[in-house]
Amino acid sequence: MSLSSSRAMAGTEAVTLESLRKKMADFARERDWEQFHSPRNLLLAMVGEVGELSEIFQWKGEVAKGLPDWGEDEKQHLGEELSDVLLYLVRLSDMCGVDLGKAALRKLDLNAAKYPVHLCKGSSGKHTDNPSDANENPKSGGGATEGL
Ligand SMILES: Nc1ccn([C@H]2C[C@H](O)[C@@H](COP(=O)(O)OP(=O)(O)OP(=O)(O)O)O2)c(=O)n1
Repeated sequence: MSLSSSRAMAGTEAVTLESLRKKMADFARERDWEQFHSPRNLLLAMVGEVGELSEIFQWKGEVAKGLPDWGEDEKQHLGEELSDVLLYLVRLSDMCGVDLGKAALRKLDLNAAKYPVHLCKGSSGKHTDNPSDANENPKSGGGATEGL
């Protein structure tokens, strides 16, 4: 048995976006489901799964981080719905020709530039509330530093 397949069986295989992308591609090809995995179908499927994910939290009110009061079954169900959203997102990105990992890293950089720590620390305001964005949103009162 190869090292990678024994790792996979032991559940210690590194999970990367690329490994998920490949597994979803295999999953679709083996079932002749590529015909159904159009961008629009995948987007709608993903939104449906977001709905299923939301149902888990529906009517519960705010829940503590780490979900200390949830049972194992509930947490497992949550993991399944989170995974459905992720898997459809990965497949959608692939079918749109977007390198999701690269795009996400670039977006993180954009976010960091838009929300500089010195302006945003401890504040959850939109970037348009930042003093440096005043020209974009001249009527906005306050700022990211408001309340500090
Ligand atoms: N045409 C399809 C159908 C399913 N899947 C995969 C991706 C999701 O991870 C999962 C979704 O399966 P279901 O549509 O059966 O949804 P659930 O697993 O949420 O089941 P249910 O809706 O019965 O709760 O299967 C897929 O790739 N392409």
